[in-house]
Amino acid sequence: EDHQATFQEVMKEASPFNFLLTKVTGIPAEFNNKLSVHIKDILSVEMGELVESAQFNFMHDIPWLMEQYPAEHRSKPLLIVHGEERQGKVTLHEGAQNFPNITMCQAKLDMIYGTHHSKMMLLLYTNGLRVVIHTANLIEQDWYQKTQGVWISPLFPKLDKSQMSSDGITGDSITHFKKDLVEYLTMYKSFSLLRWKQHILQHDFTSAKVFLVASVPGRHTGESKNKWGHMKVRKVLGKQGPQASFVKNWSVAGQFSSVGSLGADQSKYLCGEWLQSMLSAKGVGTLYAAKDVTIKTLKLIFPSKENVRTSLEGYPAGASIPYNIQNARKQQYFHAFLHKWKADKRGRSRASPHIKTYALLSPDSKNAAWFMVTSANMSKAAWGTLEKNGNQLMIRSYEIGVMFLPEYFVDGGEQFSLVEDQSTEATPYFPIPWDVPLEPYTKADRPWVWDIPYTDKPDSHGNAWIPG
Ligand SMILES: O=C(O)c1ccc(Nc2c(-c3ccccc3O)nc3cnccn23)cc1C(=O)O
Repeated sequence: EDHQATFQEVMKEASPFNFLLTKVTGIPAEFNNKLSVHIKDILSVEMGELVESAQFNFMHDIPWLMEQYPAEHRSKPLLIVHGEERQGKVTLHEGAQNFPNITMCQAKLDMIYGTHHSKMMLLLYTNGLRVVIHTANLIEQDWYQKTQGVWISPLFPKLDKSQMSSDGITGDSITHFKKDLVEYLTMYKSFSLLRWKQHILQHDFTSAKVFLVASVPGRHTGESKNKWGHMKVRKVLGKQGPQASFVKNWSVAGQFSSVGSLGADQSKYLCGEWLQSMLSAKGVGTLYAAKDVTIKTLKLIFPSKENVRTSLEGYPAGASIPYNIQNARKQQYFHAFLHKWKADKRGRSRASPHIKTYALLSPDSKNAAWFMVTSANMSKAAWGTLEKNGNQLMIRSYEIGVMFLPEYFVDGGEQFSLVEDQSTEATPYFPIPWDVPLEPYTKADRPWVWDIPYTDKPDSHGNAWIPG
């Protein structure tokens, strides 16, 4: 349909998962009318009359961001939560100096090489509070021609005083989303976030059906070891995930836009630690012996050089896919698991992916036992790495995402259908961004690497790529 869907229509269609993609300039209108939003839609007065907001991100172009708020909201208090230090911090503050309503919060980065990667909006309205967890930087190019993911919470109404309790958390959901979000904010140890913690405590989150999956920098031990990163995933799936017998031969799909150093061979981190968490399930562990893992069990989606070259942005899309040649050379085994970026169903095969998503897929890829959208790329910094004989989880960066489990959306639900016309009441359709079945790299395909030149074939704008 070519008519411009109103935001209310989009949100109605998005229910109950509320998982949308950002609008893309240059693709047919129908693909921007279906489960798609622009930042101006998220900040529009249709969402509610704003009182104040907080914008957690890695990159903030503050003058551009202010333009995305409707005029009547541009004077409302805005908290910018970032990880900039030194010159980056100076530049960021310069961008904010003309806006008296802006307060800055610098997230402490105690672990070297860590980043404040979390992308989240907290929106306090006169009639409630909304949480938006997404994957886009607050810069124009991230909302122009890329594939980005956005989870928009239901409107959480204010608790009335009688429902408030002095200790503990009232108004939480069975997924403990409110408690986990409060704990995440507490880890910043920031006065300006104390205020937002209060706002959250005063609202009713019982309608939150997703699990929070977040990372905070540090060396987490004891109970905290399972609160963050891939160990949170292991805990949630082990307790509330699919029955191990049901997902015996299912595969983990991982889709991301950057890759860290994963170690000399797959059995150490990728398949030995990270995959073991993603394959966790209820009942007898579905843990695979790391050395036996093949592309049958682990399907990774990462843009190929051709994906980037032929994308709407051309090679410059690669400036947001920072996979370096030094790491690529050291982990050739990783390339054996790779699949192309392909999203014909959503009209986004040429909209370079900056979204990060993970799922457990049935052998025929027609169903999923869970789905996750997050800021976390395929890196130890983001998901954490076990130390001290598995007693400590070391994480370098802040990350945040949400996980969807079928039984929290449909009573007794065991799986989502990924094929719209094969969905049923018991197996609802989940709008994943990429096409299934996945398409493996050909022998000729290479993963995109951002710090080497490409002069053999021009990109969609006729240009070569010659990095700095
Ligand atoms: O989401 C993503 O895929 C993503 C991945 C990596 C990333 N890091 C990053 C950094 C950097 C700075 C300081 C310490 C570590 C760093 O990695 N410098 C750049 C420059 N250009 C693009 C990315 N850069 C940022 C994002 C993101 O867009 O948030």
